[in-house]
Amino acid sequence: MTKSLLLLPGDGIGPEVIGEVKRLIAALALDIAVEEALFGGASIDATGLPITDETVARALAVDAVLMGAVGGPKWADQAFGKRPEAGLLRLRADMGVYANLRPARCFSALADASNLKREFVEGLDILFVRELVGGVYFGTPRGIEDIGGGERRGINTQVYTSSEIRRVARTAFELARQRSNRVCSAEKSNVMEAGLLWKEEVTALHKAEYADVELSHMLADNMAMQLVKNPKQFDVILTDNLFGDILSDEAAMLTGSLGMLPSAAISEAGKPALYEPIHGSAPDIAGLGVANPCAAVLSFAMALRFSLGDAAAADRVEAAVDKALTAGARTPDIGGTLSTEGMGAAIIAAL
Ligand SMILES: NC(=O)C1=CN([C@@H]2O[C@H](COP(=O)(O)OP(=O)(O)OC[C@H]3O[C@@H](n4cnc5c(N)ncnc54)[C@H](O)[C@@H]3O)[C@@H](O)[C@H]2O)C=CC1
Ligand SMILES: CC(C)CC(=O)C(=O)O
Ligand SMILES: [Mg+2]
Repeated sequence: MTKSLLLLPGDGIGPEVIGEVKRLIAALALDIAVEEALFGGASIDATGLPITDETVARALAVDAVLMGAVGGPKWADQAFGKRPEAGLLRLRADMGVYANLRPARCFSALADASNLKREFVEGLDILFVRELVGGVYFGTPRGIEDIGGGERRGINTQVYTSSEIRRVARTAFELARQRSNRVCSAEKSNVMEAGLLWKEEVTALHKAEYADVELSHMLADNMAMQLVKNPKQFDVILTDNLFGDILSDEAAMLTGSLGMLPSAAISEAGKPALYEPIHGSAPDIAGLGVANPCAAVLSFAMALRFSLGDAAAADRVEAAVDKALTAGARTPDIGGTLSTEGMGAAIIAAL
């Protein structure tokens, strides 16, 4: 049966990088039903909402959703619930995609594009498993309140339940078994109750069902440092929503650029998954036609493999990115002069 893909280009460089995915889909002549909807600021401008009920319903009805990015200065003064980013949080929550897989792999052609020396990043292959629908981005109470005397208080709540921790930890252990069989779990169990619960639940699940997997724990601040000191010590990194967001952006620079890192957000088998480059809408370069489309293209490859039933096409796309980079194709963020379209064309030429 023909598989279906919903594209949500979004804002800023989102439509630019998703444009290269569209060209790629046409070049591959894939048997996929592709549809598209407004998302983020583009949806606010058209409907007043960062995502409509109709778009959420469409996302739940397809096999895979691929988004570009949302947000930008134009919508930064909106109330929190009405911002583009709130649309993304709602989409993730409504799709229930609790496990966000963010592979940080360094293509050998890019080992010199990282700020770290080649020996530290060449062959790097880390898989972040980030909890995506809980934690401080979703916890209540939240808000900004007047507390008198000209003072205000900003509140966000870090909250996790045992089952929320266990289900994402299970994903990390299962994926580790298909790789180097090592999981390092990051939290702040020294100062946060939610971090202590995280560590206890991960440890208990490991003991009960995954004793064959090597498990270690690391405080998240130390991990931020270790990722720069000796990044190749890590295989699978399991962490919560906030720390995963920050640490994966850090790891992106080990691979050369934020424009290189794809992601897949998944839940149970058979349910639609959400694919997205890990970068944002990059207002500083939006409209210039220089954004790196590799993260979006590699996210599409993950969609082909995990949701669209075409692992062969996924292999082809990933090999084409590798080949294009090896031949010297580069956008400015990785030391070249190609435009977004030029990079997309180089990938298509390498198919
Ligand atoms: N998933 C999403 O839709 C996300 C949205 N955002 C939103 O994006 C907006 C901008 O946030 P920033 O903090 O600036 O983060 P950002 O990820 O958009 O950009 C950070 C830096 O990386 C560069 N960069 C990002 N992607 C790139 C690419 N593909 N090629 C070349 N360079 C790239 C940008 O030019 C910028 O200098 C905000 O409104 C933020 O909330 C941020 C992160 C994720
Ligand atoms: C809701 C997003 C804007 C947060 C983020 O930066 C991310 O998920 O990578
Ligand atoms: Mg982020």
